[in-house]
Amino acid sequence: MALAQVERVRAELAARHPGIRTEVVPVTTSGDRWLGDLSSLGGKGAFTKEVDAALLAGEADLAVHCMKDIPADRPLPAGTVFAAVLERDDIRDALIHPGGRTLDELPPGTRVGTSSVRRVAQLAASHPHLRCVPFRGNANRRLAKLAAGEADALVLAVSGLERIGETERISEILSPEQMCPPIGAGVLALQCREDDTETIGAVSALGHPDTHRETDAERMLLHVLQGHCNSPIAGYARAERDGRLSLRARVFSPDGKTVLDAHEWAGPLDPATLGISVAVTLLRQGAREVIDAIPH
Ligand SMILES: NCc1[nH]cc(CCC(=O)O)c1CC(=O)O
Repeated sequence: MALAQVERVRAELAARHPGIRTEVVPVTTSGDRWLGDLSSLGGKGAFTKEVDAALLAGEADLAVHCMKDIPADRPLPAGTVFAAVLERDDIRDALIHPGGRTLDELPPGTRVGTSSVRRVAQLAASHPHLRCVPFRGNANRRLAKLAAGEADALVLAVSGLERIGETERISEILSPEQMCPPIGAGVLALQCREDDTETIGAVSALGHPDTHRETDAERMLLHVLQGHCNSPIAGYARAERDGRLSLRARVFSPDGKTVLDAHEWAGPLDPATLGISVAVTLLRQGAREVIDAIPH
């Protein structure tokens, strides 16, 4: 998936700057290597830390990250900036069941492979008769484990499956109502050193302003909520064609028994203020207590 993402960026850069030469610097992150519980890795940024270090060391000039994997409860690493936020892909999750069943058709006890606290909590709320089994590793690896019978079904992001060319495995695309997406779903962020005006100038035209507004609202929400690795938080902003911006967000208890929900329109508010407002609404509903009660 990461390599497909880099190729998209290279193609978009080449289309805008015909003379440009780019070179891929592959970096393996601790999140890729460690297949156990992510919370035991200590700290956030398991999928971004090593890439940020390569950027700051000058081993690379441009980092391509899934926005979803960039911690939002703190500023970007000192000395780096977002140079562009690319146009959003599909934000939805998909069910993959080798027999082609939909979520509602899965019989009790079906093993759904996912380690995502967001997916586990929502399945516990909507389909308590299913059984989630821990499943880590990149999407290709998870598909291989499914084929090997380590689970009966999987939930994966549609955008990730598109990037690795595996959308024909999808048995059902889940609506955001059924499975609220994560903050930053389906968005690639390009990050540069803040003093590298040359690279920033070259890539900034790849940015998509509406996606940037959406992710600003979403990430501010997460910043205010101050979740941790085990807190099931979901939400997505939508910029309408007429310019209006809304943000829906949900906070769950791990067992899915508590579901806090908020949906607001920005009106005259800027995206970040919308994020604050929705976060405050969730805090008023008890989000702090729900988040802090989860072991982490
Ligand atoms: N942590 C893995 C990861 N990071 C981003 C995506 C999906 C693509 C995206 O939302 O950008 C995935 C895989 C998944 O959740 O199925």
